[in-house]
Amino acid sequence: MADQDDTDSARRPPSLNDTSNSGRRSDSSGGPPAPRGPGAPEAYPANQAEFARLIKTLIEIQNTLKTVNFEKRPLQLPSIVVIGSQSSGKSSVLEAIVGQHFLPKGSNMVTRRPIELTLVHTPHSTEQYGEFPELGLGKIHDFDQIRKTLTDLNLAVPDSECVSDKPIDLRIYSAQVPDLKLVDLPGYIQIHNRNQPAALKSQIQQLCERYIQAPNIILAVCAADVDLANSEALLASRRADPLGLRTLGVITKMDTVEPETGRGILLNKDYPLQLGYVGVICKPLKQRDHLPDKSSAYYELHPIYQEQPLKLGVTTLRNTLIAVLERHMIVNLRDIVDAVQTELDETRYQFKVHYSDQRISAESYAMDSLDQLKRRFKEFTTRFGRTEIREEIRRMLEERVMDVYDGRPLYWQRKLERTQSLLTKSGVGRWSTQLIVDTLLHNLQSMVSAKPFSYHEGARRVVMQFSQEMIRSRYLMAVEQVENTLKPLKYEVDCTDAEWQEARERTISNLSREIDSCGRALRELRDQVGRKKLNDAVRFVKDLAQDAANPAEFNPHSRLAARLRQPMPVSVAAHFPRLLDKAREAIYLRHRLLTLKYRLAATKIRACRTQSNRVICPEVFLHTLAAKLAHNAVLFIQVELLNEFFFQFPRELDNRLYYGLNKDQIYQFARENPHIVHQLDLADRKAKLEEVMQKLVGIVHEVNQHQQQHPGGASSRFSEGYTSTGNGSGGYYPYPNHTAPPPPSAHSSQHPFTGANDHSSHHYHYSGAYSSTGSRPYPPQ
Ligand SMILES: Nc1nc2c(ncn2[C@@H]2O[C@H](COP(=O)(O)OP(=O)(O)OP(=O)(O)O)[C@@H](O)[C@H]2O)c(=O)[nH]1
Repeated sequence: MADQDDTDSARRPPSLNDTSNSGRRSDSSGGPPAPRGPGAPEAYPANQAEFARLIKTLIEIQNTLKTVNFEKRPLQLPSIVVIGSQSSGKSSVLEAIVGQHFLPKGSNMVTRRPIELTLVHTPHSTEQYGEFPELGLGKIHDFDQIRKTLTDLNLAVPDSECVSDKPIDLRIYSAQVPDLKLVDLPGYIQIHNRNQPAALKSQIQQLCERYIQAPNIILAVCAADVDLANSEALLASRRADPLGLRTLGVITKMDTVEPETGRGILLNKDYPLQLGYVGVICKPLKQRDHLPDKSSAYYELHPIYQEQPLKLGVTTLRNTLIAVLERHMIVNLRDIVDAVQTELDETRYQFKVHYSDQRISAESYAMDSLDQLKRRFKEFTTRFGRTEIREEIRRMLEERVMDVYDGRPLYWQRKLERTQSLLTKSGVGRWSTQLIVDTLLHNLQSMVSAKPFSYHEGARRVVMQFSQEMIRSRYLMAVEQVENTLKPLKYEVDCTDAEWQEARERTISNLSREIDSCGRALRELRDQVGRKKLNDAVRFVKDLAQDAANPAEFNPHSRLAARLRQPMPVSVAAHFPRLLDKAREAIYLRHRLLTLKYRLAATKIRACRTQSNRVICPEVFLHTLAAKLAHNAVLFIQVELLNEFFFQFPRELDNRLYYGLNKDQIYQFARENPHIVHQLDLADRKAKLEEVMQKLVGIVHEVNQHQQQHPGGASSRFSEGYTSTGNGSGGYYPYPNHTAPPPPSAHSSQHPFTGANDHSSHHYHYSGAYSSTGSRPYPPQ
């Protein structure tokens, strides 16, 4: 069709003027305008640029308000709703306005859902494309593809239902389109066929009726070859808009009637509409070639159309629409400002009351959360210094020394002798490093388990994962270094008297602590089982063990044999297997206690005060060794592992959880915290309303300026055509004739009419309504 249009415009006489009562220059083809190349002039004349800008801003405002759930008093910027009988030419008119073919055509009720079409004028771009925001298909440059998608969406409504009131949201971006919102609706049907539901006719009527309510502007499409008296579109529009203030008649197929008839219809005598009728021809060129009059300049060639200032052509239609829309918006501007101001004040109030005006965004929340974690980490690193790490390792090694007293008296002595190698054999570097790594990870885990990270499971996983990765990359090196540093201690351990003394005290305290805990465990066991029962069971286990140790010497006359022949004590038999376990535990504890006490006594003797008697008090020697191992290990663990980790962790945290995330991911992150969601929503709402208010201030300023430059008279485009009806909703000009407010500043939140500054944080006492102390721009209505 683009080609056809090119041909069309090529055929057009150079002096071609659209005829219209506004006298504006326009095309006369009636068909879609030809696409322009890069750098081509804008789609409309310069004197419309300010209107276009205004509408664009208002549409932006409307879209913003939609996203903030502006419920209290929805800002309804009017859409242009196209209604008409089936095949009256609705789709063709819409396509002509857009300048592209993209609507489904066919005889089988192809428009089954309302198509809400937003045209976005993009003056500085040569790109033309459509988008279905709800489908997430991205930019679609091929308009055939758009048509196909629309067809699919429409035909997805089953034949049995025929129509659905779920709208299709389509946006078209182009330098060739004005900023408009249009709605294509299923055509009125006269008679329904057998496959259609009986209620279809009224269903379509109801659907259309919903869309043609105020403030929408009705484009009542009637074919020139059908008597206007039978026009469903005019009937419906008359019901919704009895005065015809927001109904524009569009007479399609002007080529199919005699010029005399066409002129008669456009003169608008029989069914007058305030906004009048525009005649168009939207027939595809191929079909137009078969007309008696093959010229695209159809109207021009019929002098009859020149006689009266009639509205003809698609450009005239577009311009008329823009002017109507704009007037309507300006008339309602004051209401819009009021509604936004009220919402904004309330939102600010809520934000102050609930969140003390604390600014927040997803980004700031994410940053704060990371900062909290970093602070906690910093605290931990100061707590986890050299002394603490050394102590950790030393304690672990000392526990190993204590493990030697495993309760088997026959073995402990031998074990103790081998303990030096137990502490110094290779692997001690690994244990020590692993111990520190485990402690570190354990602490990290509890840091990220605290609020606010407790709300962010994914982020928690990321932190633990990258921490482990960072540790893993340095772990082997650290282990190796620690092993190397411990090697000399396998052969020679020198210690001073002071070190010996300190180790001896530590041994005494460790043994005492161990004795305490062992004694406590034994007492608990006794309390649990009962002294007598435990003693019986212990005796039984001992006998059994003795016998099992010497099976060959089993003597049928032995004490055990005699015992086994006797009935088992009732107290033992009742809970046999579990009781035996307890008895074994008791035996172990008793032996351990005995050994520990014995070793404590040995350590305390005078001979153990000096290291010359290492042999009789090996525990003290092992404690000095543990201290030395810990001392050497800590240096390398710190240098090889911790210093680097402590330095990198906060940076890695920022990289992974802030800079590495896109806006949406940060937003998702913040919304994982249920306590933040409401605050974020409110802050977002406030920011958007402030942005809207700022735009409104700009618009009102422009309008007032315009009014000052063109005071009152008929030349004022802003007041054109409006007389006071006093109801404030479309019948009177709303702007008080006062001096224009100062130009909007970027941070201004002045009320555009009163010029009152924002004192929202302290300007009213909330009681569900404004106080009357001057902050509210108008008295309540
Ligand atoms: N001669 C002539 N035919 C036209 C004109 N405009 C549209 N048509 C033809 O009329 C038929 C119906 O046009 P559409 O634009 O599909 O009408 P519609 O009202 O959208 O139809 P439905 O969606 O089915 O209700 C098509 O074959 C068009 O080519 C015109 O100005 N002149």
